[in-house]
Amino acid sequence: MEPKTTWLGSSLLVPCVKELVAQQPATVPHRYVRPEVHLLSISSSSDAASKFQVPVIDMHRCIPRSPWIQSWRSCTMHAKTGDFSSFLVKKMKKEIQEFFNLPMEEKKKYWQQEGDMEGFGQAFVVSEEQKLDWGDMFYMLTLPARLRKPIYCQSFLFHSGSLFLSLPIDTVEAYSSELEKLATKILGLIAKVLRIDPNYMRDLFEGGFQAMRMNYYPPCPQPDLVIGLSAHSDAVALTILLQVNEMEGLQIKKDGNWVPIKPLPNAFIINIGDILEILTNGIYRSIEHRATVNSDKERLSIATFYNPRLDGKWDQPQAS
Ligand SMILES: O=C(O)CCC(=O)C(=O)O
Ligand SMILES: [Fe+2]
Repeated sequence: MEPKTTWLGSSLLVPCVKELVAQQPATVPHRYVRPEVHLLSISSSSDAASKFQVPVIDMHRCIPRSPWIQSWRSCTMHAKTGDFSSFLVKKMKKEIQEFFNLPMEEKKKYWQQEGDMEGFGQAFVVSEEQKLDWGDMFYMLTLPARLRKPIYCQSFLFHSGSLFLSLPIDTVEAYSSELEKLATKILGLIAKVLRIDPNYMRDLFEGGFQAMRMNYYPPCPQPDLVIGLSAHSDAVALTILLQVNEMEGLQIKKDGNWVPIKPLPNAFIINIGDILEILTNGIYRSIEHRATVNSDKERLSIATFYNPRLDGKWDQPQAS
């Protein structure tokens, strides 16, 4: 028999949570119930949460070696979008909202295939007993372009209808390429701070591997019993996260507690992932994070993951 290829993160098929919520359940089905996850949460109205600030990097003023780059090292940061087109971000947000609002019959066309992780569904579900997250996700590979599956990329083109015609280029493609530039800039700055020859970083990441995960967290009748996205660190170099409708929900693990991150307008969240922690020998630390949900309003986010090129090699660079 042919050996089966299974992608890391691939998943068993799971129900669509948005559909479940459409039936207006008063309580949450048992597969989603896990109140223990909230034990170490710090409420967003607490003093501790209001004092906690994520470093903010203004991309307009982004000059190498400045002290605030040093202070990023351990975690998540906000990057103000600088000259990143706010029109493009708005457009992307709209596309994603429309996409999750498609009727179920349409969404089914993009449902995950067994053993794959692209398409609609969830990630890392490996048994029928496993507890589930209160959210739907859509995952697709975006770079290098040869890895794109037309069925997923075109789904955005196809459904954005007349709106799309007003824009000469594919929104997702433009967004993907702008975020690649942003990631490259940040990685270049990190190389400078660490006094690594920028060519090492460039050679490793030029033509890098990029994927996007669109997360949709519907409102939940019992939000304190569920989690929108289980705790994890991203197994990538950098994640650029867009909080689409500026609802709170993202939390990071800080000194053993879960601290809420308030969305900042016109800013991305930049998460250090596991690969960057490895590349920098732990100087930049990957951040554990998760997403909570609420009873009032849906929440959407787009995580764009950036990785070295698939055939990239990293010979331990000497400090210059
Ligand atoms: O929705 C969020 O805020 C977090 C998303 C995330 O961590 C991910 O997709 O890896
Ligand atoms: Fe993540």
